[in-house]
Amino acid sequence: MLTIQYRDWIRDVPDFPKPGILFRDITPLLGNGSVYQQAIAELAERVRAWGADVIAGPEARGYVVGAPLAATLGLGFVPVRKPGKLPYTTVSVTYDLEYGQDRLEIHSDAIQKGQRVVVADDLLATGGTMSATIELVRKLGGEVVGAAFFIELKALEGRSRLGDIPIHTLVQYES
Ligand SMILES: O=P(O)(O)OC[C@H]1O[C@H](OP(=O)(O)OP(=O)(O)O)[C@H](O)[C@@H]1O
Ligand SMILES: Nc1ncnc2[nH]cnc12
Repeated sequence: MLTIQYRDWIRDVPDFPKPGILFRDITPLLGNGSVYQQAIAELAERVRAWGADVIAGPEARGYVVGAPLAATLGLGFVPVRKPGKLPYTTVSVTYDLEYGQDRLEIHSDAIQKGQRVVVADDLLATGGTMSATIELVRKLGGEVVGAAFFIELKALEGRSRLGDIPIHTLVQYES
């Protein structure tokens, strides 16, 4: 594999979606087939050792990491969605964001008791989205065995909200 500096494929957008937020935009990375492919392959190789049965990820950017990760590993993918989007019976939780508050839902039959679940998203900031995703998985009886991200914003200390769950990230920013 070529060494790719993933950071070169992430664009910084100041003051989006609110003044004071430095948005880490992954669309340049997603837009380049070989960079995207390698990012998923690298993350998949690290995640493989966790021996997951299924991958779960939150809407929307969690899908562009979680779904290809699941397909690469030959696993199913469970979508975690914003309210009112899932058609079957759901379980839900409310959570805080770096820039607001929201609610997430999962299908009540999406995970079987005792299944080993890896949770995936594009970015770990405050950890609010991922801790809500983890709470949903646990409500269904799943065991969260790891969390995978393209990006970690270390200053926001999202790791501390994930307890002792092992974490893999491709790119870490200090702030
Ligand atoms: O660690 P946190 O502070 O929770 O922030 C990280 C979350 O924020 C973003 O999603 P967003 O809610 O902006 O939704 P989107 O994926 O639909 O853009 C990002 O994709 C993560 O899911
Ligand atoms: N700074 C940031 N950049 C991109 N996505 C985010 N989600 C939460 N904080 C973010």
